[in-house]
Amino acid sequence: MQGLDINFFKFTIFDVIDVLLVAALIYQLYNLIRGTIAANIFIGLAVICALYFVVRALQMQLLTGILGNFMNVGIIAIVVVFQQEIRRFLLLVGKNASLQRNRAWWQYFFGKAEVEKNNYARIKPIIDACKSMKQTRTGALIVFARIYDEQVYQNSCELMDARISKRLLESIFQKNSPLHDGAVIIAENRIKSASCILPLTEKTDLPAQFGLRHRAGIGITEANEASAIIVSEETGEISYAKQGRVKMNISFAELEKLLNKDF
Ligand SMILES: Nc1ncnc2c1ncn2[C@@H]1O[C@H](COP(=O)(O)OP(=O)(O)OP(=O)(O)O)[C@@H](O)[C@H]1O
Repeated sequence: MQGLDINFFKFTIFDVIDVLLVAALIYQLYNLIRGTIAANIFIGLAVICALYFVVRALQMQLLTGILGNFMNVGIIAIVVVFQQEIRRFLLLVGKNASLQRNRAWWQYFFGKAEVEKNNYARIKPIIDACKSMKQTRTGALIVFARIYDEQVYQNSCELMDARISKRLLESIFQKNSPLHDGAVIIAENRIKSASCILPLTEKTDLPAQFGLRHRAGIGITEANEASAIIVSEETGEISYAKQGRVKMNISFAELEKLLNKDF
């Protein structure tokens, strides 16, 4: 009987870097698909993959053969099954690279305080609109998409591409407006579209008062790089959703902090 192949355990620094990079990649991918059905498929594939490496190291020929064949077609299966997620991942990598570059340059030339001041000017109309909608009990759903993926947002939406302003946001969500039903999508510092029908979360542990607006706000952040402000028509409460989780009844100071980070 052959013993364990100890060459298997010989690591160089490059192997460590290799493993760390793969782990970071897998983590990013998992973040993108967390909360979606694709997450379960991903976990299933990861288990089979890990099992394959274990049986191969232990030289279990039969299982290695079966799982090996599965792995050979696995890469094609992954591309087919995760088509949408791979697309979003590549969009995110490209977008992040340019965003980081811009931020770094701005901070280098104008300093952190100036960047924060600029950011506040961007956020202010949104916060002012929320304050006013809270007072008038106007229901609203505003989504901040880090990447405006046309495949996700364009189908059900009314295209706008407008400058963000308090009065425009208020007009959109005003009850008599033809665009008030659905969500507004903000991306690249513009109101990209309005009246968007979003996917609803399937979570069962949400507060009883959460209806379709809250479910849509949470749903869009589960599978997309997005966050959402939900203004309740019933109570005027402001909630904030991100990565499928929701903070209820937040203050405007808190909202400002969250937007500063996410928008
Ligand atoms: N899939 C969807 N995507 C975007 N918006 C939606 C969606 N479904 C419903 N809405 C919006 O939610 C509104 C209905 O809200 P509903 O009363 O069910 O929600 P809620 O979470 O209880 O919020 P509220 O506290 O404001 O009543 C609709 O008029 C529409 O504007």
